[in-house]
Amino acid sequence: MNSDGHVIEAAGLRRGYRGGFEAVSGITFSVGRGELFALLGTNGAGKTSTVELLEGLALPSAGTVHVLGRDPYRERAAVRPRIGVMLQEGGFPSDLTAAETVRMWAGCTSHARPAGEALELVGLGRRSGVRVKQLSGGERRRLDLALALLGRPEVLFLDEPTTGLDAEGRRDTWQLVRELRDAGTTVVLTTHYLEEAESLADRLAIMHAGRIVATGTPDEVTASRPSRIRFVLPREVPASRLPLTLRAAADGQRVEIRTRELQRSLGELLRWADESGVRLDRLDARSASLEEAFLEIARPGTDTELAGAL
Ligand SMILES: Nc1ncnc2c1ncn2[C@@H]1O[C@H](COP(=O)(O)OP(=O)(O)OP(=O)(O)O)[C@@H](O)[C@H]1O
Repeated sequence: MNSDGHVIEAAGLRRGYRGGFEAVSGITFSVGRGELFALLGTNGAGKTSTVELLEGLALPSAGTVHVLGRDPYRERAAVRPRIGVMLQEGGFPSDLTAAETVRMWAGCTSHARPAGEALELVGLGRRSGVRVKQLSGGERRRLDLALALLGRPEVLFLDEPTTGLDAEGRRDTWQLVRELRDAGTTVVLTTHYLEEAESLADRLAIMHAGRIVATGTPDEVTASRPSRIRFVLPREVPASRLPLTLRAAADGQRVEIRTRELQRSLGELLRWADESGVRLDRLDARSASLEEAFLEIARPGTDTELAGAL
């Protein structure tokens, strides 16, 4: 860890693949101790390519990365025992039971938790004697997580940890991840579930085409997006009668107002409607969500300049 308390520091990170394609195009970010940092992005945005650099599985083509103050690739022997990695595909021998799988991994892990404890942590205590091939997809994800937690890691990398889990399994995993974070574990999470990032992350970064295009707390990322008010005007009231300050995009009688001051705009609209005796049908006012911020970035044709305005 450096003197600023950052457990992970990436600066100007690039990763090119053979053939010249650059999947990570110069990204800079840091993660503090005990922080839960989520990396979001469209398919192919470069999340896995980035996380592999942090895990020391590959060398960047440019830039630097430090995990716990060291180079995770060149100083792998020092870094590896202190990190836990949950990959997208575990790939276990399918004839071993869950407990045998954990014990096999424990043999390669320093200061490993007892197998039973690791399985209990992820809610697989009662499934310890079941062969991996007989576990459900969601149970296999939990086994992946048990292996990542085996060495009591200081930094935990979770690559789409809840894919394939049902709603209850997802909530249980979120609770466990929160408990680990509260106990001081630094967590880097990649996910496709915006709700997961919104609910878990202290800070997040949205990647698009190899770059970070928005970063901050979930509130900061969404606060920069406008809120929306929608309603339908009665047939006899044209949208041109709306006050000028409510710059409205109208499609016939359907009106959508985008505003950065939801309370003020809504107040003004309601006063106008009241004074003019106009009934606003299907009135709906909502703050921007992380999903909206994300969709704006992911929309085809969006370039990083637009997204960079987030
Ligand atoms: N070994 C490789 N050789 C060449 N290109 C690759 C290689 N691995 C990944 N890529 C490309 O790099 C880009 C980023 O891939 P990456 O897996 O990092 O994205 P991601 O954000 O994790 O995507 P997803 O959400 O789909 O998992 C993609 O266009 C992918 O096709």
